[in-house]
Amino acid sequence: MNVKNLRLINFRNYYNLNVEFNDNINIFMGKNAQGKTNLIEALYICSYGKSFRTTKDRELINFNKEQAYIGANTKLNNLEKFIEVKMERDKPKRIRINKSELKNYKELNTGLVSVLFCPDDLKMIKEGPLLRRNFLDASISQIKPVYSYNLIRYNKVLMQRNNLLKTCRIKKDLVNLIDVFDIQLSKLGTSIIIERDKFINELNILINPIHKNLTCDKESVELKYFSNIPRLIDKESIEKEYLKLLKSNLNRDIEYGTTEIGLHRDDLLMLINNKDVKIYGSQGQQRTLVLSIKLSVVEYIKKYFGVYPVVLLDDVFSELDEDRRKFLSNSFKNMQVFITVTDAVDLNAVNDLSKSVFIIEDGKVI
Ligand SMILES: Nc1ncnc2c1ncn2[C@@H]1O[C@H](COP(=O)(O)OP(=O)(O)OP(=O)(O)O)[C@@H](O)[C@H]1O
Repeated sequence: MNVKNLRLINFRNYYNLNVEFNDNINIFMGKNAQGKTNLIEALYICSYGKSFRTTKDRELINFNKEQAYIGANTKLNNLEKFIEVKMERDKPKRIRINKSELKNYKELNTGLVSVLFCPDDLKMIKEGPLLRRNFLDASISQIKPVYSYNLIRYNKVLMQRNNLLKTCRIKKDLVNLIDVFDIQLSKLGTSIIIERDKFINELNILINPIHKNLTCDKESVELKYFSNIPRLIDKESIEKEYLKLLKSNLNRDIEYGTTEIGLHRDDLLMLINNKDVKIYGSQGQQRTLVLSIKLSVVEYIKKYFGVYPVVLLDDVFSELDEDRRKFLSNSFKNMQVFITVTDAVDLNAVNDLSKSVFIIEDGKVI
């Protein structure tokens, strides 16, 4: 999969940009605050329909303008797609693929599949379970649109159930209505849990050879899925158990006004040599693990999608030692990669690869 070109109008500090890309390595090089990450962000939006830096689309529009535009031509085997994102202040953004408007940006993964590596990835290990669940959801959604569709529906039903729980504290006769939500939650929740389980099992297979290479065979990794729903032998049994747990916890849920049981409480435990890396891992071990996880996702997408995703590396390359940079570069031989760097010395590791270097200065490629 490739991005052939990118067009930006009034996007962040770019007034008017038109740039063609290399099929292999693309380097965005420049001093701080010139617009390197803004380019990675524009590509990410073409892939995920939203930014990784902000939830407020108006921040993406140039300070002095009312509208912004991103356009990118992508190529998957012989299939070409033209992705367009139009942003207007105080209006929802509009996304089109080949001139036809998407109803939901989650359909976007048919246009451009990508994996982002950025310094904030480390938070996935250091911080709370929400970021780990977000990681699972973003990775699985890239190849299974139905997963994100089910997740959106699940969250909607969960919100309705929580609202009703609060009302039930006063109007006790409404409690029977909760059944309808419980049935939907257990059905949608079961299909999501099964996908999360499958994904984590796959990742465990893919990650170990990668991590062993990165750590000279010294460390083994295990990713463990934690859910308050037991994963039984088949879908029907999980669904039944899910429903039973929701019902048995109902009084407590009414008391607290929120649903305790369900996949919205899931977590992912990460072990290096059988020890929880969040508690015992050094900063370096945590960084390397994140790298291994992201590289496994790249391989996972290749396995299920048939082609490599586009890889976006923001502010990560310069942070790595020479060995890890070399290892990464070797992994990037057969895919299109975008890398931000501040200094040309960081580029030794990609010397042997086909590459284009774009010098970025004050919102322009010069
Ligand atoms: N909505 C906007 N309108 C105009 N300029 C913006 C907007 N949002 C951000 N900028 C500008 O973009 C620049 C930052 O760009 P970016 O984050 O891409 O920097 P960078 O080159 O990746 O820097 P670093 O190496 O420090 O990470 C800043 O000068 C900032 O003021």
